[in-house]
Amino acid sequence: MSTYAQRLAAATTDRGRLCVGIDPMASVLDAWGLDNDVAGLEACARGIVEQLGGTVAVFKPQSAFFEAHGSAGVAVLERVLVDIREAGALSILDVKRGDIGSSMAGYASAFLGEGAPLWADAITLSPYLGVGSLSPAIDAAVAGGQGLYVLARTSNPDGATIQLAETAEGTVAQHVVDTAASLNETRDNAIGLVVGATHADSGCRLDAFNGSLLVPGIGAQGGTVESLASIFGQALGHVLPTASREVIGHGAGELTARAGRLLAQVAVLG
Ligand SMILES: O=C(O)c1cc(=O)[nH]c(=O)n1[C@@H]1O[C@H](COP(=O)(O)O)[C@@H](O)[C@H]1O
Repeated sequence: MSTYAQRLAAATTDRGRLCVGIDPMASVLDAWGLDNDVAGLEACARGIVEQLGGTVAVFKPQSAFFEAHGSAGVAVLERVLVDIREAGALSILDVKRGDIGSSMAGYASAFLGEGAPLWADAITLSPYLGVGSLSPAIDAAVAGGQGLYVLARTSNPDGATIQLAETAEGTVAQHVVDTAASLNETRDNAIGLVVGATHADSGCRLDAFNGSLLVPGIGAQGGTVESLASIFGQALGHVLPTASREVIGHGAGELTARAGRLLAQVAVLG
């Protein structure tokens, strides 16, 4: 069985280091000339994978915009995750779950382990009930060859109050970074971190981090691919930039050109 880190390395070497976010919100559907209903959701989300599934390494469906349509929307999400797999790309399901251990085990069975109804190559997690509370998901991900992305320093301006709060050992975000790095030593580097591209200084020491860094905030939130080298320094090699509205928010006709432009920019990073 391959690990997530191995599949990610193979996919990004082959196709370039870009993750396209699938956030089929009302404004995106509107730009595509689609109604904000389940049929529109399906046409947009599956259309993105149909057009880009053979060239982009990773897709990140945002669960919120599927859940917004109830069970029919979640059924579309299940289908999209299968489409991504069949296209030979990787999926990061953006669900940002985090709860006490017993509930975390429930979430793990939804997303992690072969046969999970919403199986994805990786999922996003929130550590604010304590990194230790994520153990059931970490164990399930490692056992299933899947990955996790734990929020460290998010792209939104409100995150700083909590994430940069000082503890006896440094900031909360640094605690998340260091704990994930230490867990990774015996867990196939399955644990990645989310660090936004919107802060000139992330406030985190990432040089020794050994997993993948999912970097949102490019495009619609003001971050740029050009700024990644100065934000991430020596950790740049671990960065997986992700953009959603920048790529998918301007209609189906713009998709390929916009993804191609970002891929070309990312390629310059080396
Ligand atoms: O985990 C994420 O992907 C995430 C973390 C973060 O700090 N900021 C952030 O924007 N995201 C997600 O990344 C996507 C950003 O979308 P765009 O701003 O359209 O590229 C959304 O689905 C957000 O939920």
